[in-house]
Amino acid sequence: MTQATARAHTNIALIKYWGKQDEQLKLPQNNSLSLTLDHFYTDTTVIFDSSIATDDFQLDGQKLAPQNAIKIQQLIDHVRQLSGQTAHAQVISTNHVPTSAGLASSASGFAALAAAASKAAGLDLTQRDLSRLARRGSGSASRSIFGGFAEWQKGDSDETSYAVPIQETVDWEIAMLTVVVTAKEKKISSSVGMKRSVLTSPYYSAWVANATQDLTQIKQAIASQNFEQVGQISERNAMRMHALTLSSDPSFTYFNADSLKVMQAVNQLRDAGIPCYYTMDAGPNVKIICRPTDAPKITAVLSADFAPDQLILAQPGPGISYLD
Ligand SMILES: O=C(O)C[C@@](O)(CF)CCOP(=O)(O)OP(=O)(O)O
Repeated sequence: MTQATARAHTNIALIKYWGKQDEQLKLPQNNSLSLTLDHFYTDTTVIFDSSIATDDFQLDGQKLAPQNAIKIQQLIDHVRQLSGQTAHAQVISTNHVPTSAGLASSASGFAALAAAASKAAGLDLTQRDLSRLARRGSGSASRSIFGGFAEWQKGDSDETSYAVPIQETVDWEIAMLTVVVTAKEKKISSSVGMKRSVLTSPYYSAWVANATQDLTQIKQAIASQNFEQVGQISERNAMRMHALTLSSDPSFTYFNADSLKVMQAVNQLRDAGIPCYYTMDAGPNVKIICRPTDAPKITAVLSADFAPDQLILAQPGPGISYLD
């Protein structure tokens, strides 16, 4: 019996991944860039044990039904193929996200799984190969191997599509205040949503061209620690991603009334001289990019409409680590 435990933190994309060039290998259409956060993480233990009769997957204390574990099964099978390990696996994952958060991220989950499974199987993967393996679970998981700012280079094959660190130790003032407007599961998953956008939005090719420019600009802004530039580019890029959902056929959006309320509040705060910007992913929760020192003022304004446990401040977080 061999086992390993890994911890991976979730990441929020500032330049979004929204569309694949290859569904099966999860190769994206454009490079993306994210910030790994300290507050939300997943701990995963993988045990390869020849005495167990089948693979067994548990998430937050609940046994996962096979139909909900297809991607986990595929990743474990791939690790067995890579390592020659033949024993069945027990996977025990715990998402450390605020209970009501609805932020249980596939990014931290599949990054932790890739790290724990490969180590338990006796593989000693480079960070690049770990990122490639995590990408097979969920594209955004490829970025959670690294702390701070990371860029997922799209590549054009399994071997060339992986994340690289841009600035693993972020020693300048940037934070993310997540406004949890709901913890309900989203109806349209990011996988399904992005596929519809690629196939039906008339703006998709413009998205790829613009996101590529955004990425070049944001890397310069990060290098010069230009907070306002990072915020402006992130907000612009996120809204262009959500324009793809609205312009898909049939149209769909992840915004709800509370999302728009938060976005309005951010605009008012900015007009009042507080530099803050919003980004959103495949759900209605809003992430506000702000300076840590401004978070109390922003929280005070939002507390008129949201309870304290819906307002979660996170700072830049670390990359993958092993707990045993
Ligand atoms: O994180 C980002 O770049 C932007 C998003 O979060 C949505 F806004 C996409 C995440 O997609 P993911 O769940 O990784 O899709 P998969 O590869 O189909 O599993």
